[in-house]
Amino acid sequence: MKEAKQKKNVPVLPWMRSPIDVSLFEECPLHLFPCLDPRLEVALKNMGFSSLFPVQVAVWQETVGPGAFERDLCINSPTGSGKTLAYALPIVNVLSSRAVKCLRALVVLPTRDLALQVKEVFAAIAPAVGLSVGLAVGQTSIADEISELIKRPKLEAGICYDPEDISLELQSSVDILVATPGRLMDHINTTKGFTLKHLRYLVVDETDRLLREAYQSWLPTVLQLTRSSDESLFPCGKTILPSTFGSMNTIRRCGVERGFKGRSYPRLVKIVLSATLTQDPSKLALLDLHHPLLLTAGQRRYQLPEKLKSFKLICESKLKPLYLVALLRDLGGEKCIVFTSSVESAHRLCTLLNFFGDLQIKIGEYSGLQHQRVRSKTLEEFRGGKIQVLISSDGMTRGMDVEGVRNVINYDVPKFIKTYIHRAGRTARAGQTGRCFTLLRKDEDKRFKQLLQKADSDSCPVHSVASNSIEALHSVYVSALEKLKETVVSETTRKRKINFKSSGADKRKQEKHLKE
Ligand SMILES: Nc1ncnc2c1ncn2[C@@H]1O[C@H](COP(=O)(O)OP(=O)(O)OP(=O)(O)O)[C@@H](O)[C@H]1O
Repeated sequence: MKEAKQKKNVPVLPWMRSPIDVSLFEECPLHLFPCLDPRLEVALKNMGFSSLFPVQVAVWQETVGPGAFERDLCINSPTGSGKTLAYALPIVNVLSSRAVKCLRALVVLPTRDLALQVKEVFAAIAPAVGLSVGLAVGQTSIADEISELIKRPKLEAGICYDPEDISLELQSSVDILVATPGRLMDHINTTKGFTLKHLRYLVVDETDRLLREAYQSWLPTVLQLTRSSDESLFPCGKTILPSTFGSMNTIRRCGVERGFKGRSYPRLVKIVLSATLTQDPSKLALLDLHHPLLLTAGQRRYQLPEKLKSFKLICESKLKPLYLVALLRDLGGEKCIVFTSSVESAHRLCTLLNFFGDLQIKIGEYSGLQHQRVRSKTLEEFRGGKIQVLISSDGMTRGMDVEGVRNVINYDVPKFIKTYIHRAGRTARAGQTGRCFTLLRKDEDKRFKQLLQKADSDSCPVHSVASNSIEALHSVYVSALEKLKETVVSETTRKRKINFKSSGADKRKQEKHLKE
């Protein structure tokens, strides 16, 4: 209680008190958009976009427009409002005139699936202006990733080269890199030729999530590597003189311009975003923002998508699976994501539902318990419509953008408003309508109301399911529960065996090691 009070009293940083209100901007048709490279206009049309969303217009103003990337941007805009293109478009537009290929923009995301999603957006526009986009997420082996990211010089046969010179001439194959923190650190620490010294743009997407976890200190490392050093202020002969192959340096000089206060220039421009951006000064300080500007939609800190409708279903705990099945039947196979409070309950619920027999809905599990390969396959099938219902834990779903998700169901009530926002935000995206249903016990209702009020949402009518459809499901439920129990027992035994075998192997290894 005391801690909660203290949190409320954390002062809001002065620059956060006068944000730019994104909701005052209007959608802008592509042909009226100022300074947009015509090749990008074509690429956007090929994506099926005819205009740009308010947040995209507002960010453009502060980047390519009059703002000219002079300030770092903190963007707090609702889920599904188009934040990805809001940063991808200006970065690609501005880099379209670059002469030499090197890594100039880095986008960091907390999960692999999210990084893949963002890479797709860049890949849809960047090639139109001759830019390449890379991915560093650990989806393939590090060797494969390196060969995608780093270009080796073509060496002439018969000539003896100094290995030092060759390593200097390894070049980036990509202009823009989308990465998860772990793999990014692997490349920083071990990949020859991987350098951030030409980096001009750093995007930290899902900022609050990325700042919550240190992920091998990726942020201080990136900031350190892109900061001006004495060497770049007074470059020594080695860096001034081009090597045999003509190496290139981005020299960050200390700026004397107003507001730069001795910071290096050209500086690293930062864009940080979330639908629930943190206001915590100590967290924001980690980003070392330059003259930051906040862009936010409206006056409220937390916002739900405009066309989202929230509903609640009040039922006893033990009847929750029956209410869920009845609801899924009512939704008639529409694409839907069901959220549980943990990876274990997602697994159990998915197993149970699949024992219900003739639901005529394909249900898939999507959680951190699974191997990445399995998870990616499930997501692909969900995108393609092969699976209609995804049972998911929270960890993996931030930012996930799947077309046609009409409904979100909170099987377990979210504890925090941020969780509600990110879960509900998987529907009602890009101006579409969507519904979020929450299953509640009676005694949870009051807390849930208070939770929704934090997003200024008072409207959450009760959605009822026919009591006869609940009764009709009873006998199937009992047998499904029996099968679930058997499955849980056999899974636990299997796990124990695997653990026993692996600990035995570890012991044998240790003994062998001691003998040696
Ligand atoms: N100008 C546009 N016209 C039409 N659709 C768009 C436009 N910009 C983005 N979209 C679509 O809107 C959807 C949401 O975009 P995006 O994933 O960038 O949202 P977001 O604000 O990052 O959401 P979240 O906070 O959940 O990550 C995507 O399907 C995207 O293709």
